[in-house]
Amino acid sequence: MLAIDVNDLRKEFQIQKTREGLKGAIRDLFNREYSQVTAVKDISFQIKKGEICGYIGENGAGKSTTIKMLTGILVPTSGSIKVNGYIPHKEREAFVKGIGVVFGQRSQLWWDIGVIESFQLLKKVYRVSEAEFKPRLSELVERLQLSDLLNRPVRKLSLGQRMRCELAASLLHNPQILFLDEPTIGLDIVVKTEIREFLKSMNQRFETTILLTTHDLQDIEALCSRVIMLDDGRIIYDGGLAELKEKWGKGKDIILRFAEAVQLERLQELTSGMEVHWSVDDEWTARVWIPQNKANVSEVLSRVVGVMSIEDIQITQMETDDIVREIYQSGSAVAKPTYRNESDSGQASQEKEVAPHA
Ligand SMILES: Nc1ncnc2c1ncn2[C@@H]1O[C@H](COP(=O)(O)OP(=O)(O)OP(=O)(O)O)[C@@H](O)[C@H]1O
Repeated sequence: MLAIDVNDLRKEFQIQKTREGLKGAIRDLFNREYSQVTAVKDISFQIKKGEICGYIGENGAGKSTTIKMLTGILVPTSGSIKVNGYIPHKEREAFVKGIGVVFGQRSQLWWDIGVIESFQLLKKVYRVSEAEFKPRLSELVERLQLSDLLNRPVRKLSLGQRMRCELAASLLHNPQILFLDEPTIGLDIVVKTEIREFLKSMNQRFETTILLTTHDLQDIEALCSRVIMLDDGRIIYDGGLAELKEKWGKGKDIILRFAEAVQLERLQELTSGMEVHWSVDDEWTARVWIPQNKANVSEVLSRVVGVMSIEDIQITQMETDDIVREIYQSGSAVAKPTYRNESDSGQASQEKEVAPHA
């Protein structure tokens, strides 16, 4: 069964242009000018029940906008969405009972009241019976180590403590699908690891489907068997993490430390005609990325070694972070989309958002 079914999904934002100065402000009052940003451009993907899928992309790629449409917070411009069989923005009441949402940057808990009181309110919002609520809460309290936090107001919690409470809050009604938007942002490595372990076990025990946006590729490594990669509102990769590494991870990254100061242009000049990519870490250190089948390590080194004196050489295989960076830099796994004439700077959106459990 499909947990999430998205077809030709598109989201355009109308944004109001603001003209400069008093004259501009007055003109704006009478004659508003709008421009358009297309955040999500006709994307399609399907996610099966029980899958954990990473949804990644650079800033502004359209990840949050997609999650907001999938959770019914925003209405799509066109295309279709079915989540758990429901159309999120239309069948809200039935729909929200089956989903949990965590926005790392925004709290669903009430700031000034005790955590447990927020949980009680959410129990009412989701109409969870006492019989279901009690065991569920005690399990979440135990698994996420919340017992000391329950009576504290949310504003007094550290970020890591709050995030553990947010996760519990999103799971109180035992949703089949969990949407996580940057759940580990700003957390230290210990809390990140705890949260990853917790999500993995939830997924294994309850077959909870998880769609996760993150900039932390360790989250992806730890949790996701599949990744969907977005660039400028379009999907540029959808497949297994292993295949992504297989396809793109072939090549070598060499770090060279020179005995003298080095310049990027000089290195590029030495390897001119070769398909390699140089970058400079500091005055004495440079790195070169050599894609497989494009050049080989000894060829690149031989061009440099005879000319410059080198103190140290380190050769590494690509990690997931590097692979993703490489894909972004090269445009995409498929064709690079062309930018339409759209801009969003200094402009106010007309869009209204609905709270997930409103
Ligand atoms: N309410 C809005 N009104 C106007 N434009 C918006 C609105 N929300 C998002 N956008 C624009 O849509 C594009 C995609 O934004 P979105 O927040 O979905 O990206 P993202 O991939 O989540 O980025 P990040 O990693 O920075 O959170 C951006 O150009 C953004 O400025």
